[in-house]
Amino acid sequence: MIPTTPSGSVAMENVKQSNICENERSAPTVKANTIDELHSLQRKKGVTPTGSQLDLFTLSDDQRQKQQLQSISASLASLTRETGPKVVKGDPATRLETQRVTHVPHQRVTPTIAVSDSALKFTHLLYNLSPAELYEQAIKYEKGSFISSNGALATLSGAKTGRCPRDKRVVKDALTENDLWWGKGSPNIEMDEHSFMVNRERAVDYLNSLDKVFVNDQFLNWDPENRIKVRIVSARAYHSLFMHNMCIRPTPKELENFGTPDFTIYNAGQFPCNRYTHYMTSSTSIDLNLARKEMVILGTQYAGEMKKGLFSVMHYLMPKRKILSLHSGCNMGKDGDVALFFGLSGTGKTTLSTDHNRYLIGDDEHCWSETGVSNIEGGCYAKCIDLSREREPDIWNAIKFGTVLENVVFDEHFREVDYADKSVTENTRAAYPIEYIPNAKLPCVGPHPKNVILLACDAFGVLPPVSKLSLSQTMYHFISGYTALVAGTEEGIKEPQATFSACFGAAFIMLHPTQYAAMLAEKMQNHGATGWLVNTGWSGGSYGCGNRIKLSYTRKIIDAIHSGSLLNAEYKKTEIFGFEIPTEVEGVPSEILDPENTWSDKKAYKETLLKLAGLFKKNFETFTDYQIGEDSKLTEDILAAGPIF
Ligand SMILES: Nc1ncnc2c1ncn2[C@@H]1O[C@H](COP(=O)(O)OP(=O)(O)O)[C@@H](O)[C@H]1O
Ligand SMILES: C=C(OP(=O)(O)O)C(=O)O
Ligand SMILES: [Ca+2]
Ligand SMILES: [Mn+2]
Repeated sequence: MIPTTPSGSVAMENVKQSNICENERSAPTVKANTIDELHSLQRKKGVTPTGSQLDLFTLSDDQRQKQQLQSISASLASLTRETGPKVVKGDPATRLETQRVTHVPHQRVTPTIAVSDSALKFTHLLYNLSPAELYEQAIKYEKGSFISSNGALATLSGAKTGRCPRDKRVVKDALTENDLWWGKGSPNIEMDEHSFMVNRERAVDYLNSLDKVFVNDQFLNWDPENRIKVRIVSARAYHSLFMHNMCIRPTPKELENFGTPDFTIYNAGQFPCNRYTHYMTSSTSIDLNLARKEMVILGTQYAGEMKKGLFSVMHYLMPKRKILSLHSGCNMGKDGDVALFFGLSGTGKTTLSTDHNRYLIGDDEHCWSETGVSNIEGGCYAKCIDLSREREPDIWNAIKFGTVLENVVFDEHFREVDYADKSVTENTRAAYPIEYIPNAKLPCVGPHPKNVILLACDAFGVLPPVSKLSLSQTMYHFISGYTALVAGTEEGIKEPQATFSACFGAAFIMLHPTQYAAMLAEKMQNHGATGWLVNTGWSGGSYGCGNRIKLSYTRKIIDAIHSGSLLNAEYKKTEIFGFEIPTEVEGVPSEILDPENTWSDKKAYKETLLKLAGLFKKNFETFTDYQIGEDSKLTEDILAAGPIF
């Protein structure tokens, strides 16, 4: 009988003695005596993330590690109980004896002090895991996670496949009562501190009830002087990978010295809020507490909620430092000319800022300071519906290993994504690190913008494909924030729906729109930037009759803006809106430049134009009471820059 090792495998010596072919005999043998040892050889000890390999710690690192664990324990601590769970780093499935337990007694003053059962359990921290590790976590533990044939991680966001602006609440307290924009038109739905704490406790208890939580420590804003440290505590590898891609990724050195975050998100999205909690109107609540520097997410797993939630925070923090936060894409030409692309969702910020001939600074969230522009994020979040390699090659190629693909449909066997399939949602998305775009500008900063492009997807088909704007027209349209999308996928609905969203981002602004508008006007004036309105929507009739303007034409228009050739073109003025429209743009059929030409029914065109002008006027009524800037001059100019009929 051949002796075996305790694990049952054939012992090495005996294999050597057995009669096997020469090749195999001379083949190198592994330097391991057991399968476990072999597996431990497979994973080379790395340098990041801090703390996932605890046996790596040198003594001097020990103290810092302990502090970091304490900081995370404090993040997870319940405020009403003396003790939270014991916190340990690493995956519970591969827990090593050497992994240490930190039990941090809670230090803040609390209403009731009691030990809870959660104090007796472990919560494992999966701290700044790498994409590969997060893939494994997602595939092993999260239903609906798959590797698609392009290498991206396909995930499902659950019942919610878009943001829930009606469930976004902000704590109204002494600090925010006067600072923030409240009331009609404002995105800030109020809640009180107590209800926030109820939801916070709910989220923290939920997270602490789990075996493991994901913690991301990352940065926002590429401007080193105004960088914000954020911590995201979440329950899903999908959320952790999403934020890994979307926020700025710290280097190992930066992570070592991370310290205490400036802002923390508790994402307990799988767990609902309690409808009996005051202010709650559904099972979803996204709660922002500026004083506590915390956000709590309950009842939605849509990852975009975290990204846009932090954007709201920046819309509060940055203006305080005299920095303008912008819901815009941003790119830069070879000569350093920077363009901003403002627009509501679906108008083309991501698509048009991702331009093979220009450097990408960012696709969605920026700051404009005294020194120039900086991206807030470290990644892009592109729509994937009907994505094609031909039309959007850079986005197509960015969908690869590391990218999160949300809610897409793929073929069961080959895992090939069908970008035309809307079975889960029309809002399918890809989140990838910005360096996945070959001509990304790293670090993502640039000089002062030369062109400010306002994008509107006008489903009425009456806005010209491009108009040159005066400064007051730019401000009028910036404050209006117009787009019109088709009503939806429901049959029979032919009428486009106009949306007005102040500063092209009413869902994210925290102060009154006129405050951002005044800053934009001042910056554009100081730096001599030109404003443009580009209609990426319908031409030749409203939705149902006309067609969406070809992306290739829009790109030609944008090229002409960047090159400066459009600035010096020949212009004529339109009636009602008073837009300056060019008579020619290279590569674009001249007849489409004036929308009136493209409508066969001229009467219908005029009626639709007047209808839209009326909607603009009505929307602007809310703003007529506010002064913009130092004196009333700008305010008067802006009011006069709207449609006249
Ligand atoms: N003429 C056009 N200009 C810009 N985008 C267009 C145009 N025609 C179709 N599209 C499509 O519209 C969508 C624009 O969305 P996106 O760039 O993600 O907008 P945003 O980033 O502003 O939310 C993309 O799916 C793009 O392919
Ligand atoms: C993520 C979003 O951005 P956008 O649609 O502008 O790309 C969003 O609005 O939820
Ligand atoms: Ca957006
Ligand atoms: Mn976008």
